[in-house]
Amino acid sequence: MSALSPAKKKQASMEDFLGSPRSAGKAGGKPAGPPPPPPFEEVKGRWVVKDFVADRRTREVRPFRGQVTRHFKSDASYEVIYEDGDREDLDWADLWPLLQRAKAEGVSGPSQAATQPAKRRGRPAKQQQPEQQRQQAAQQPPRQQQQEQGRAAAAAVAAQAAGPSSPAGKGAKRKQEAGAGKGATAAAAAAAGAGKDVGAAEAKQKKPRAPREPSEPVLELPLPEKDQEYSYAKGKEPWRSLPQFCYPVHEELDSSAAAVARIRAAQKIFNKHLIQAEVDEDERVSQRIAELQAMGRKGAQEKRPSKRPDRVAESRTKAEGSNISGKHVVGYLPGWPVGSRAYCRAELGCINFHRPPVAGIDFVAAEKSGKGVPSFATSVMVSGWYQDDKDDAETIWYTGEGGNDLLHSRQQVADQELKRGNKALQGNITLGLPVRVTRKQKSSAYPYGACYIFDGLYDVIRWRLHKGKNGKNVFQFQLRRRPGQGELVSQRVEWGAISAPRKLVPNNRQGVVDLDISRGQEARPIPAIDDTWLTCGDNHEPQGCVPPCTALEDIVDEKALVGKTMRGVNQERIEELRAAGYKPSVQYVTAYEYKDKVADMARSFKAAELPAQFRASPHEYLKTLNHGKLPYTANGQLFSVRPVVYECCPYWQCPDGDACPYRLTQRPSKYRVEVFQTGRCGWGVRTLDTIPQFAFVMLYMGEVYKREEHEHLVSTVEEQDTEYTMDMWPRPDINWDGSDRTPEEAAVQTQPEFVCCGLRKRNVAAFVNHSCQPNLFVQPVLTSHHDERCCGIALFSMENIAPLTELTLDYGPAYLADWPGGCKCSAVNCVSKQPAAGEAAAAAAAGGEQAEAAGGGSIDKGSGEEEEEEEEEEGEEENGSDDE
Ligand SMILES: C[S@@+](CC[C@H](N)C(=O)[O-])C[C@H]1O[C@@H](n2cnc3c(N)ncnc32)[C@H](O)[C@@H]1O
Repeated sequence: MSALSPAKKKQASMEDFLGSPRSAGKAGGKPAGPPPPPPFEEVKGRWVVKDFVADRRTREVRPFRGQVTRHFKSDASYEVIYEDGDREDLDWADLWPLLQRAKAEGVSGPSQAATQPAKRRGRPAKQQQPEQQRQQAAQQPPRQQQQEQGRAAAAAVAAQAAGPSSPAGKGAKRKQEAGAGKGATAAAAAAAGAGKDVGAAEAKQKKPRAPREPSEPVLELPLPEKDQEYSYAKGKEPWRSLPQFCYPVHEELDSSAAAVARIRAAQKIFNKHLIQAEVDEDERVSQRIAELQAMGRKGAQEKRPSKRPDRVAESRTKAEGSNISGKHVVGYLPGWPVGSRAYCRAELGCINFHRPPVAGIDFVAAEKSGKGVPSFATSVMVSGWYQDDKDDAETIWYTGEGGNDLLHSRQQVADQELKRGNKALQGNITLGLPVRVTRKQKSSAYPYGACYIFDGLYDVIRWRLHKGKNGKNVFQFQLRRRPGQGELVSQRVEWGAISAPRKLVPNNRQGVVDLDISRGQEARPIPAIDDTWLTCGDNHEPQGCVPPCTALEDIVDEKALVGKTMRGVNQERIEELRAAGYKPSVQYVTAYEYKDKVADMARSFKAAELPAQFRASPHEYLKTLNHGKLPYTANGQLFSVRPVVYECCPYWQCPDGDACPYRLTQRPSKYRVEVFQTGRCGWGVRTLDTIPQFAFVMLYMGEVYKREEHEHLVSTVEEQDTEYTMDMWPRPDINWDGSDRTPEEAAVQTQPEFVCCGLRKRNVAAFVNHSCQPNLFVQPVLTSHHDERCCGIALFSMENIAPLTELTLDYGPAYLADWPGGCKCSAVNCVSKQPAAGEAAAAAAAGGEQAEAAGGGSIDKGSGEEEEEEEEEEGEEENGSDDE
């Protein structure tokens, strides 16, 4: 097993040899200039490159012990035949580093074979004489025949394992016979073929391949006994002693910054495509309805949007190479800790976590798992659809795949067979390999109706053939969660629903210091919670800063309220905080006040005017203002960050009125938040709801000043603190297409004219802390006037955010420089955790290696070709999946 990720290693070694990046060769298809004669070594009359070559099918780097047999001039590719009989055409770009290495080692001399012209790729290694072919056919069973025999052998063992009286045993036995029969037929056909015109047979065979190893494994390990528990001591699992096993097993989570960033980047791009795909689908449907109506048909009733924009998003993500590609990952997916969530199956496919779009079991087929290694599963989805599943959280009786009428009754309507995923899960028992378990939670409150939560690694410890509730035979696998993986997140999944459970409603919780810091001024109360003392006990030092906008004195004075509406308020705690020196709060600004203030400042601006030609269709005008695109989807999501968003103006008499989807930030946000003690950076803000990517979360509010006035203000106040100030101008760092501006382009924008200051008056947004891996971003918006000098400041979500996650922004380097203790965010890539420049270079090199070793695949924009190949293979695996 290689410690390095094969694909990466290949790339690294090529760069070493070529002295120029691989991409240079790729850009033009091949390295410039005519290929020099290959300096192969002559061995027994054949030319051999005695070096390493990457096998693009398995993506492994392995010693090249084969022969270069042919040179295809048309595309300068080379046919190589490995020692084990595998055949491959290598591009010149792939062969070039090998030649360089060979040359360096003093091997020289042109290959006669390699200079022979050939008409097209994919020919057999050597033109065999008919007689030779006949002999070979008689001696060596053809591939199909081998497969049949292999299947028959596996079925025989399965039959043995299942017991002769069991239906699976019978089925397997039948299969064995059939397989043997087919095998015999194939052998007979081969023998018969020997006597026929071989030339004709050759002509028929479109793409003859060099003989390969049988695709079914030669089973070296006994199949697991039915109903017997298998557990292996750590370090003694059978897979470790199988030299053929060629997958790295991630038994520890790689939570390095690079790994986390790689996953997040892929997820974000997928979600961006998802939003666009939904809009495209809606548009397509409206157009179709219009067409149908024009034809006199009731289009509206006939056409519904497809429910699979997620699949579109997945293919778009893959098409642009932004997904995580590579081999199956066994064990933890690097950068995806227990408790991680996705809101679409396709999202899990894009990060190489669980690939099949439908099937509940993701597995490595026997052909790919290494010679002699049975197929095995990497990930299973517990969706609650199989009526025979029994989920006790830490242990699960997981029903295998097949025989379920998943699309209609969801009943088990047929017996299951020992094949595909079912066989693979048996392989896990044999090999002692864990599977990733993901539970699906359904709720209309989730952005796309469901949430997939990774609950950790489970060992497959037992299998049985079970008569299910419907009287059908089902394979069942007992999964046991590995210890030490923390809390089982999906048990707390009630938090994932949009309405928080009772225990999260403030007056049922401990640690509440204020029920509503906005004093009823917001559409939803904003509680303040200090529950650090629950976990830290006496060691917790109360923070010396002002609690969030809270008039603590009000609470204490408003004794009439305590015990009534404020039943849950921890009175003792409030006294304690007061004793610890909390100061009275600042004033809270409401959206209403804020808008008034902005309107005051904007009095000199003209209210947004709707040109006469757009009176009937204000949204067409909005499109032009927003550079040809409406600002939000019908679901209230931004397409991507923009310099500024023009919203539909409240004075425009828009036909949609207050419900207009393009007046998003003019209404209260849909998501509930609370202020809480972070224990690291004072108070912070967290969400109680699932927030989808690019959703409006809150406005940043405060007093609006002209910049010079504000400078004067901060110079006069005691606390010279600029941390609550936001510039009210369009984002200087973003282009209209969402791409980043270069620093030079950004510098063109001079100084902001207006700022929003939360020093004396603020809303909850002022408690949003900084993070080096933020989940919110600032989106300037224009609503009642269209003067870009004084934009409103809206905060939008950068990604899907799970309930109880802290909401954070990137304050920018200027702020970070001033903090005495440095940044205390917990992000894996936090600037405070970054090593000094010299160390950074070394760490980067090591990080690269780590990422390779992680084997979690790579976001590789240049890997389309390899990915395609992988996809094809996946396609083969998934065909016929009827699961979930
Ligand atoms: C806008 S306030 C955020 C609310 C603040 N935590 C509080 O308790 O009032 C910004 C201040 O919070 C603190 N802060 C925010 N993020 C931080 C971080 N990542 N590391 C250290 N301090 C942080 C700094 O003191 C900063 O000046």
